[in-house]
Amino acid sequence: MTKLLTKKATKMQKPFDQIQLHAISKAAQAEMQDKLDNLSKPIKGLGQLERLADKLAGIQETTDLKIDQRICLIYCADHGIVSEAVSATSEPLSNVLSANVAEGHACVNALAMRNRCEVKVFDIGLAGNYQTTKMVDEKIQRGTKNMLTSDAMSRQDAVKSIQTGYDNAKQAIADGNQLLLLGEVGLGNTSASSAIVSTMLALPVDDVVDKGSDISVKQFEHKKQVIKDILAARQPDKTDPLGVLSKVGGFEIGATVGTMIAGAEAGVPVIMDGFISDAAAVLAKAFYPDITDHLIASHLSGEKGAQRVLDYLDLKPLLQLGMAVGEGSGAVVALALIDDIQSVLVNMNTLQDLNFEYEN
Ligand SMILES: O=C(O)c1ccc[n+]([C@@H]2O[C@H](COP(=O)([O-])O)[C@@H](O)[C@H]2O)c1
Ligand SMILES: Cc1cc2nc[nH]c2cc1C
Repeated sequence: MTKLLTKKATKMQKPFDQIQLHAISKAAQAEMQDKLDNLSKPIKGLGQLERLADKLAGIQETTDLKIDQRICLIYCADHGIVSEAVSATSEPLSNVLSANVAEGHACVNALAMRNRCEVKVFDIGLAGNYQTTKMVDEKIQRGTKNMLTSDAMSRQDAVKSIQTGYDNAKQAIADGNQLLLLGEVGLGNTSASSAIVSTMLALPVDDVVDKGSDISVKQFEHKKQVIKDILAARQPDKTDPLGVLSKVGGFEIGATVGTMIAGAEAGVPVIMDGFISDAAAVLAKAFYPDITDHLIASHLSGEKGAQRVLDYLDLKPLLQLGMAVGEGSGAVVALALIDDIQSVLVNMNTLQDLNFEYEN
């Protein structure tokens, strides 16, 4: 496996930009648009589904899309900040939710069953133990530290989290997967994601933060203040994305960044999920400005800051359902649209088949 980073390089501000991203094929994109325009439907009639096909063709360098083998990589970790009462529980209990995903009984599993998607679950930093052998143990630490009082993690552990996500994605690609979907479980991670987004996009906390795993109005006001206090205490520097991850991030967010890098290096499309994917993409873009060419935004998360982030990333979400589950659930739902456009490409007649010609 490629070692992304030496120990010395952890001191650098942008240590991950030595990898070459796979080139996007403009020729395959143009060919895909021709192919779509020649089908027996109004030109551009399938709207954003056609843009999706163009993007997939550019990434995969072919109009013969490869989408049969798909996997959702779900990174699970805890956040010390939950002790400040910003989440559904003030205990780091993500192990309970993660084990449910690993055992196959969570929201993402129900959706993955219907959308033919493998689910693989990783403990990247859960605080507690779990009662299942179905989770891959890659625990870096037992949760992040409370970022109100100290950095969430060391720079070395931030690197480790990115490297772990990168290695898992490389393995998934070596196993033959043609689409990588992102998912996570991590109580407290909408606070971490809000802190990252607010820092990297220089946005006021109030424009970004939302209720996450559904907290009361009173708790929501408190959460906003906690995130403001974190940013004042940690002073994350947007020109140092690794520092931002280590000061106010999470292990699952780092692993998500690493998976994005590996997919973009290999020419394998990466399907993002919700607000935590969005925050990870902002960090990944700081390392690789062109990485968004390889990312598909499955949906617009219900979290307030999501639209601002997708605008910043210049990504258009396929769906807007107000979903805020996490786990990769939105990414898996969007597979249905990828299957739809593939069916169109494979099963439709062309205009020539009908001897139909446009007059203008
Ligand atoms: O994906 C999203 O946009 C999303 C929005 C709100 C909540 N979540 C999930 O809920 C958890 C984070 O919420 P919270 O309130 O603990 O920060 C975490 O496990 C996420 O998977 C996920
Ligand atoms: C019940 C529950 C399920 C989840 N799945 C992902 N994050 C979650 C957060 C909560 C609170």
